[in-house]
Amino acid sequence: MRDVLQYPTALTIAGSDSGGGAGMQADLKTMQACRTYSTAVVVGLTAQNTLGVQGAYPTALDVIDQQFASIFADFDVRAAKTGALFDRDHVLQVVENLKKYEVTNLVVDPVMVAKGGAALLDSAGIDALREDLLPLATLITPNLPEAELLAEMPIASQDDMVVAAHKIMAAGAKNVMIKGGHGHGPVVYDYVLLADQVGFWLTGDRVATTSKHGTGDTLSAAITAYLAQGESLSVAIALGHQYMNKIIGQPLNIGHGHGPLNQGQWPTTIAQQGVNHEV
Ligand SMILES: Nc1ncnc2c1ncn2[C@@H]1O[C@H](COP(=O)(O)OP(=O)(O)OP(=O)(O)O)[C@@H](O)[C@H]1O
Ligand SMILES: Cc1ncc(CO)c(N)n1
Repeated sequence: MRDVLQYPTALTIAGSDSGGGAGMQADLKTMQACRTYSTAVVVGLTAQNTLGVQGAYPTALDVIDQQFASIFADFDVRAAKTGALFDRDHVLQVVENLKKYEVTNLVVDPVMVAKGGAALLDSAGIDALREDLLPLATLITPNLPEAELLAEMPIASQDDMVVAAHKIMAAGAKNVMIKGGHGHGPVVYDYVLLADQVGFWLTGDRVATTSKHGTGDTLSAAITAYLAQGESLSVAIALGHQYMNKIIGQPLNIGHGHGPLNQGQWPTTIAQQGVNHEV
């Protein structure tokens, strides 16, 4: 008899962060920690560290197609997420492939700007994301500045977050989670609005830390991992949020700027990973 871990397969469609803390690197580490195997479509490369983004180089469009073809020829992808998509052409190329391979359980993290202020999606790309990608998403997870752009309104209060979530839903999103990390005060409020119009708040103590590089990537990757495992959307969101709350207070002391998280601290024992016994 041997122990076999049964991991479902997910997919991250995102940009590479050479600094290892955000983007695809954060996604892969998170998926692994959350007991899910992840394949990866690299939409672009960034030369990046904890201080900022020094260069961004989108992948050739036909290479996007090739990566999707290789993945879907072999893997049973149960859930997927998108991260940095750079520009309109890359958004549309990804959309075409998502449709072609009938990808379900799609989490769209509408990454627009890196922590240091560098753009990771241009303005035509934002329009394409809203018009063409948003309708395919099971869940969209904007942070406060991204939600302001998608809802076309300023957000200065929790009431505004609720209104913005409804506006983003009216724009075509099935389910919306607005993250409150960019807000102020001792508590971080994330607002979730589900397709059936049920809305709820997820809260956590605001941790005073500069190690927040890749928090949004990490949260959306955790939710995607739990969707791949067959959890319902509301349970996947709750588990992803629980995971974030756990790891944000225990970062790694690495780099000279916005440091990385330590995605690998959950679950801590093999017993928690649900070992299946096979003869
Ligand atoms: N200081 C903090 N303390 C506790 N939780 C936080 C803090 N900052 C963010 N979070 C949590 O982290 C998750 C990501 O939120 P955030 O608003 O930082 O995303 P983001 O801006 O998209 O991240 P990034 O751009 O770095 O990828 C949310 O669940 C949020 O509640
Ligand atoms: C490649 C990449 N994707 C996403 C983010 C946002 O965290 C980043 N900084 N870099």
